[in-house]
Amino acid sequence: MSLSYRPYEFGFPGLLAMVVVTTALVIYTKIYFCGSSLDGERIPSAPYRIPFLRNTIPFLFNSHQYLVNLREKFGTSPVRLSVGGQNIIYIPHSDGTATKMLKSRNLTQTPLIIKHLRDNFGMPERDLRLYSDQSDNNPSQADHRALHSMLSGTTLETFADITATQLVKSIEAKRAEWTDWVELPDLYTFVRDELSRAQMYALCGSEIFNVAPTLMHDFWEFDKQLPNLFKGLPTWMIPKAIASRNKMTSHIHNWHTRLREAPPPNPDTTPWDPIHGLRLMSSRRKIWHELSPEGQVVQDLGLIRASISNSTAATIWPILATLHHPTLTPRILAATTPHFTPPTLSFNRQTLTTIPLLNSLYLESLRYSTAVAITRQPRAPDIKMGNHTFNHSDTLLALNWTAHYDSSFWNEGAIRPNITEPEHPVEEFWAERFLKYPNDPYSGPIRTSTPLPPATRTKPSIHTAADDATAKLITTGLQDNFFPYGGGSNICPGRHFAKQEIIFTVAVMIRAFEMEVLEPEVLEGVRPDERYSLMGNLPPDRGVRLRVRGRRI
Ligand code: HEM
Repeated sequence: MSLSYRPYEFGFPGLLAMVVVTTALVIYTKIYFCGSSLDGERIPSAPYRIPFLRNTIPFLFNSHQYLVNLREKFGTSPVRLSVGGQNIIYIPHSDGTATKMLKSRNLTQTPLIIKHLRDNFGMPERDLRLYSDQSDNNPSQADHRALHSMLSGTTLETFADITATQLVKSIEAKRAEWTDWVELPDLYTFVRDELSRAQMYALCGSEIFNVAPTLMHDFWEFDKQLPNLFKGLPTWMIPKAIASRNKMTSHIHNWHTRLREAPPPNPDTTPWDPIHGLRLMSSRRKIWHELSPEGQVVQDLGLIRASISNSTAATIWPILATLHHPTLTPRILAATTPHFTPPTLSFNRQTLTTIPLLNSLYLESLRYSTAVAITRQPRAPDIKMGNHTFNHSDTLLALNWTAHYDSSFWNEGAIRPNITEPEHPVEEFWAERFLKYPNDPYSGPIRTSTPLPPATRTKPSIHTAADDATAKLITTGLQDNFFPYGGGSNICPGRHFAKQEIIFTVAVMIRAFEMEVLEPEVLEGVRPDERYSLMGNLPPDRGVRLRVRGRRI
C-alpha cells in the first residue's frame, strides 16, 4: 500500500474535521489580534486566548509580569483588558498619560473604594451607601480631610515620635543583650516585626496588645493572605485567607468593645492615648459613627494595613543594600553621627531626614519596591483624556512599577569599556541613584538626553563619605516616571510619615548592629516579591539568614 499523502481519502469525517479546525483557527486568530491595531482614538484590546474569560487568568494570576509585558508590547498606548467581566484600561506612564490621569478632576476613586472594601475587606453591604453619599458633609470627604490634615502637622509629629521612641527602646534592649554574635533566620522578618510593632503602638495605643496578644503575628498572616483576597475568588476557594481576615477583624472588634468602656480623651488636648491610640483613629471613628460595628472594624483594618505594610516593606531594601555593598555602612554612619546622641540610639528626627544619602536610599527604595495599582473611574460617560475617550464603566489603572523600571528614562550609570551592561541597571538597587556628585558626570537619577561617552573606569565608582558630603539630592523632573504615592487629590496622605519612618529606621538599624550575611548566594538572588504586586510595596521574595551583634559606638 502506498503511504503517499492523499487528502481526498479522508472522506466526509476528515473534511468536516478540516472545516472545523480551519474555522476555529480563523476565529482564534481574529480574537487574538482583535483591536490590537492602533487607529488614532481607539484603545487597542489586549490579546486573549480564552473567549469567555478573556484577560482574567493572566491578570489575576501573573498580574505583575502581564502588565510589564503589555507595556512592552503596546508602548505608550492605553490598553483595554477584560477581567472578570470588568473593563480595565491599563494606562501607561509615558507621555505624561498616567500623570494626567492622577490629576484629572473628571475621574473618581469612589466606586472602586466601595468595591475594594466589600470584596477584599468584607465591609457589610448596608454600610456601603455611606461611601456614595453625595451631600456636602459626607463622611468620605470628612475622612479625606482628616487623613490629610492629621498625617501632617502636630499629629504626624506625635505619630512619628512615638513610633521612633518605641523602636529605639526595643532596639536598644537588643543591642545591649546581643554583645556576641546572634543568628537570625531572616533579616526582613526581624526588621518588619520591630518596626510594625512600634508603628501599631503609635497608631492604636498599647491597650490593643492586651486585648489581642497575638495581634502582630495575626496581622502578618493576614497580610500574607492578601494576594488571595484581592483575586476576587469565591470565599470557599480561599478559606485560609478568609480565616486570617476574620481573626484580624475579631481583634479589632474586641478592641472597639474595650474602647466603649473608656470615653475618648479630648482630641484638642490629647494627641495620643494608650487606650484609643492616635487622635487620627478616634477622629475617624467619630466621622464614621453611622457605620455598623462591623463596618467600623473594616474601616480601621484598612488604615492599619495601608499604614504598616508599605513602609515596612520599603524599609528593608536600603538595609539589604548595606549587606551587598559593605562600604555603604561606614558612609551611613559618617553621615548620621552628627544627628545621634552617643552612646544612645536617640536622634534628631528633623535633621536626620535632610541627609542626602539617606534620602537617596529612601527614594531608591520607593522606586525599586513600589508596585501599587492606582485606579480611577470616569465621573460621567465619555470622559476625554489626551486623545482617548473613556466610558463610565471603565476602570483606569496605572502601575507605578512599570514607570519606575523604565530604562529609557532612568540613569543607569556609566557604560564601561568592553562591558555591555550599564553599571547600575534599573533592575538593581542603586543607593546613590538620586544623588548628583559634582565630579561624576554619570551620576544623577535621569538619563542624559545625549549619551555620555563610555567611562574609562573598569569598576563601578565607589563613593566615599567625603564625596557624599558634596552630593546633591535630585528630585525634580521625575513626575511622569516616579509616582510611588499616586497623585492629585488622592495622593497618599501617609507619605510624610513613611519618609520619616523609613529614614530613621534605616539609620537606627545600621547604627545599632553589625550584620554579616550567612548565605551570600541567597542574598545575591533576593528580588522584590511579585506576588504582592498591585497591592503595595514588595517585600523580599526569600529570607536572608545573618548574624548580628550590638555595635559599640
Ligand atoms: C512606602 C510607603 C507608602 C506608599 C508607597 C504608599 C502608596 C500609596 C498610594 C499609591 C496610594 C493611592 C494614591 C492614589 O490613588 O493616587 C495610597 C493611598 C493611601 N495611603 Fe499610602 N503609601 C505608603 C504609606 C502609607 C502610610 C504610612 C499611611 C498611613 C499612615 C498610608 C495611608 C494611605 C491611605 C489612608 C490611603 C488612601 C487615601 C484615600 O483614600 O484618600 N500610606 N498610598
